[in-house]
Amino acid sequence: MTPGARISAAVEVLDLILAGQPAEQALLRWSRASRFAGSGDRAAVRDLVFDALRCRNSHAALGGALTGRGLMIGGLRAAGGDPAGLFTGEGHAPVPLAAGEGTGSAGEVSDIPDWLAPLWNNSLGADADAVAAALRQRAPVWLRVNTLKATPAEALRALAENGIAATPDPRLATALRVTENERRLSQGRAYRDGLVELQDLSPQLACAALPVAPGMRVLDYCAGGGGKTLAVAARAKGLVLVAHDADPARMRDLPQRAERAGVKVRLEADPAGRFDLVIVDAPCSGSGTWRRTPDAKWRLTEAALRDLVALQAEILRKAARHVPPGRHLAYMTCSVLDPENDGQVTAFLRDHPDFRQVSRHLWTPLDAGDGFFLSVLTRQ
Ligand SMILES: C[S@@+](CC[C@H](N)C(=O)[O-])C[C@H]1O[C@@H](n2cnc3c(N)ncnc32)[C@H](O)[C@@H]1O
Repeated sequence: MTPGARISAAVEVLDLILAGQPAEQALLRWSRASRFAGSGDRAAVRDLVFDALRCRNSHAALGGALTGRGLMIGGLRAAGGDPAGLFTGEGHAPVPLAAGEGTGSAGEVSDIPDWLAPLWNNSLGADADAVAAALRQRAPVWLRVNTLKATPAEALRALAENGIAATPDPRLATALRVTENERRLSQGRAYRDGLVELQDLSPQLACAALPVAPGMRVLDYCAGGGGKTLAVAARAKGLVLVAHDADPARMRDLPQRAERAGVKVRLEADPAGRFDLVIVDAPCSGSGTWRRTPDAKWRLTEAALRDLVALQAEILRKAARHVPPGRHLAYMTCSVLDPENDGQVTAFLRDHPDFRQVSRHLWTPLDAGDGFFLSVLTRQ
């Protein structure tokens, strides 16, 4: 596909998304209908679409319309290019610009939804603008070295066999930032043999901060694909790991992932008993990860956020029953919004006076990874 044809494809996909289709679904639909597109084309169209969604409001303002075409015109202008060079109407390129089309200005336009702006500013304080700006950029790819199978040096050597370059983070030697050839990951030995897992830096830092000791019984109450279960598994020997999720289908890949990582995990639909550590990686707005899922930023509504906060409170209440005195409850979200984080913890502590917070941390994209919140509570 020519660069112009890729722009036309992105326009088509963006129009589907603006009409309400989730981004992944719209991309899949385009892909299925476009057998002529090679893997490089698919990746390029995906990048164009996601770049546009990260900057939806400002690019629409620059491009003069909140349409796929307006977003593409605005994106090209934001990058310092001249859209007329690609909007030629030749081959499969979009039709040329009409007189006066795409001459708008982004001025002070924000890429945080209007309804959310006050809450965003309250939650992030002095960092609010910088974090909003960071969400306009692509997210880096991070790997976690599975120390059950490899040292960071061994993992780096295995990655290099496929030309994948990565650098350890100064805060956590087992967190590797991929700097070259990330798209080759799934083909390589390092990933296939479980030497590394795909995991963002912030959840890695959060899991490294959990109170874990050999032989402990750990319940991952919202286990999903098991990212946190596997990260905790690598922290100490002889752990008894139990994974639960209200939607067991979300844990479908966990047995295979655990086997690849060399970890034993018991999946339980109805966990019973008490644990030394209960992890609640709660369903949330995902506002800390909007660089990766930018359409979620525009789909979130005030009502949906309220429902999520209520669900998180209910999950915390249920999970707390599995924590005996002297043991820990770790509450996590990949959100930077206060009602899902400190607000949630404050409400929990008000209703559960036998718990107290022992540590708390909010990471934002300014720390290099995604936005992520951790509060470690203990029962007295
Ligand atoms: C943020 S995701 C978990 C991601 C996972 N821990 C990981 O690292 O891959 C939240 C999970 O909570 C689950 N969930 C939603 N409601 C729940 C509930 N009432 N009890 C337990 N899990 C629930 C969802 O199905 C979803 O898999």
